[in-house]
Amino acid sequence: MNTAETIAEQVFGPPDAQPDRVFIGAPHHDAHRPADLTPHPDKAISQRATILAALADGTSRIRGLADCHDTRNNLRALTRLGVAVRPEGPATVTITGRDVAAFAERDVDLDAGNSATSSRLLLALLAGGRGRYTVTGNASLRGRPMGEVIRPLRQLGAHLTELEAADRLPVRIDGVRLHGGEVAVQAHSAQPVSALLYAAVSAAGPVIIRRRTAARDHTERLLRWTGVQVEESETRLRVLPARPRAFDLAIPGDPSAAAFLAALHLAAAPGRELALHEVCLNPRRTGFFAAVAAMGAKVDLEPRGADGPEPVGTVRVSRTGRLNSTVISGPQLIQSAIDELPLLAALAATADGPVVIADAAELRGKDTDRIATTIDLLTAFGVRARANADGLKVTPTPPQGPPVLELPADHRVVFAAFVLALLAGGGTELRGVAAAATSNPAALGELARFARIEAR
Ligand SMILES: O=C(O)C1=C[C@@H](OP(=O)(O)O)[C@@H](O)[C@H](O)C1
Ligand SMILES: C=C(OP(=O)(O)O)C(=O)O
Repeated sequence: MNTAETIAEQVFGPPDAQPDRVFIGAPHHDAHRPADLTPHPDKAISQRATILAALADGTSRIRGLADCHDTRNNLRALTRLGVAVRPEGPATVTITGRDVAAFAERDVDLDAGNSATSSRLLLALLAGGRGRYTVTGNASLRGRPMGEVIRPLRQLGAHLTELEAADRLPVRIDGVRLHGGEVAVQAHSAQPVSALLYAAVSAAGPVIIRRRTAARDHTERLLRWTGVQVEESETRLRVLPARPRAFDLAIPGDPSAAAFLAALHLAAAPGRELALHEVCLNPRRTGFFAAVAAMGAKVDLEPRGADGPEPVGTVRVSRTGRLNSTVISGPQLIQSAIDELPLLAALAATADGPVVIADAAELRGKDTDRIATTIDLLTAFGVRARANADGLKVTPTPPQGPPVLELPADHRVVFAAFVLALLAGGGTELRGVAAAATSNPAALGELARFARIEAR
């Protein structure tokens, strides 16, 4: 029997035992570093596809799901809602959808763990259900803003009650059929828009969502691909409620995980090329590659076709000289590199002049205040960095690692720490690296392809 407690283990096996403390030693010689890699599967698409399948008309199959804490929690949540999730080989599931009105009608408490994406999508999906649900998360997630999802959902008729503080989890949902209408999202973020799209499919009439920035559009693509009409312009989406068709989807490689590998490569190997295969090339996710190209790296994106609604292909990266000074700004570029900004700040340490990241105030509302934690990280490596109101400025300084460094509980900052440790030539014990498993438990093994590492 698939209970919520065991479903993730049935799909992925037990979580790999991850060391939390690791000593980063000397980088490997050029010839011993990889020339080809395939990054971990995409977390954002894994989460969206499993939630979409839970709603779809029929049984969907999703292959190659991202095995990480966030998707494990997502599968648990769906199982608790009475959705039939069945393991079908490694990281592959079938999910039999049901009308949202037929989701568990008894009280169900859902814990999204660390994932704002899961919590926001589930809030919106269940707002249009018929049961009574509570959505919560870990301490970090309970501190993150939910108002951009709660406010427009209320405008569509949702009955939501914040149980502790305004605009924060935990939130109780008393499901009701949502009416159609027009709502606006003020943040540049993709998540409220995606969340509202899940609410729209079961609403009583068309839903129009006004937005500020065309950020990642995985949900829009998945909905259209499964037969739901979504009209889109730069600032507006219009959805006609309809039940999505069941689907068969292979999850493409995560551009964020590809960016991590590319950052390790750029930190380590002048001249040589690294090819990253089967990467999602959605242009709203590839801002890291645009930014390092603007800094003088050689980057080629080679599409090979599509996995379902997403373009997929190979990314080739190399560099011949130092990276250039640059300004990384503008809502569109920032959104398409939002999770890679700490990696870019780490690479900036060896640029030939200052690197400024602007228009990125939303970094303050991530797993940690990523402007503050990225600056603390750079400072710990002796790199000059200071915060601006909406970003940061890095003044290149050769990184020098401290003997021991305690990292914040934030996977994106852990990945940036790996890059800095490599740039520093090793010699640092990093503590708190297990947080990598939020999105990519393979990251430590990937780092070991570039430098000697020892669990402590
Ligand atoms: O929609 C998503 O799947 C995500 C959107 C981004 O958040 P914002 O939309 O809040 O910028 C990103 O930081 C997060 O990792 C995943
Ligand atoms: C912030 C992230 O995800 P979420 O917002 O889903 O917690 C992330 O993966 O960096």
